[in-house]
Amino acid sequence: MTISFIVAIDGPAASGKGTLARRLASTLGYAHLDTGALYRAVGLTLLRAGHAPDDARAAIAAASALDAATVLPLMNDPALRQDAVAVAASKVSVVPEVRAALLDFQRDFAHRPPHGAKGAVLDGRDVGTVVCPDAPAKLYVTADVEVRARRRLSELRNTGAEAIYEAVLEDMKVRDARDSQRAVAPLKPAVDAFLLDTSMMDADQAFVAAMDFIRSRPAFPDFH
Ligand SMILES: Nc1ncnc2c1ncn2[C@@H]1O[C@H](COP(=O)(O)OP(=O)(O)OP(=O)(O)O)[C@@H](O)[C@H]1O
Ligand SMILES: Nc1ccn([C@@H]2O[C@H](COP(=O)(O)O)[C@@H](O)[C@H]2O)c(=O)n1
Repeated sequence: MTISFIVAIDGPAASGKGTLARRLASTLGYAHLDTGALYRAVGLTLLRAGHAPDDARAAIAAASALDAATVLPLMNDPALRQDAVAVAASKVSVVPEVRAALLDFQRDFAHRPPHGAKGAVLDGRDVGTVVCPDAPAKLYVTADVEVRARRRLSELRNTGAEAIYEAVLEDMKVRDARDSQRAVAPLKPAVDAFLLDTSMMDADQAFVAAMDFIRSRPAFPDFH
């Protein structure tokens, strides 16, 4: 059966979309896919094989080789969360063939979620615009770049990594620019996305606002 209960969440790095997506999925009983992890998996594969992250040929080969069997074990690899891997992911993601190679996996997950889940929540940069343009609930989660850099800084320090605010802020600005200025599937809100600026919200407030929006969508009859 093809599923149409799809929640598409996009937004820049450290806006809180992953935190929100996981909580929504768990509350709604939906499956969750962090689409950024797919691009990180391609970036990590390149780095581990000794390729430069901007080696487009190697990136296309790595993306084409990814399938559920190879990508799912990588999803829980802590190395996926490293900053160098985020930068590599951002570089491989500008290559149109890499994006094309990852598209079917994402669409299949959205429309046929695993374990018989009745719906799916996907978060990333182009879920509402390209991967699932017909999703009945789209959110664009954002926050001021300084707020996002502070969130990422405390996240990094909590893992024991040494991190400097100015460097994290600069990296985030560079990644935002690359993600939003690329030619294919740039980061931007879908025209019909609900804009959720979490600069002045904690994660609980963001969750309540997102649930209110989803409840307001006629395509989600369970919640009326
Ligand atoms: N509304 C919020 N207020 C404060 N902190 C938050 C909020 N939402 C998430 N966080 C924290 O900010 C950090 C980044 O959140 P999260 O990983 O959800 O962002 P993201 O948008 O998925 O980032 P990325 O795209 O880089 O994976 C985490 O440490 C998370 O606990
Ligand atoms: N749908 C997506 C998701 C991610 N990317 C790229 O991957 C990078 C890492 O993503 P995170 O969400 O894990 O931070 C991100 O900076 C994007 O370049 C993408 O292009 N499309």
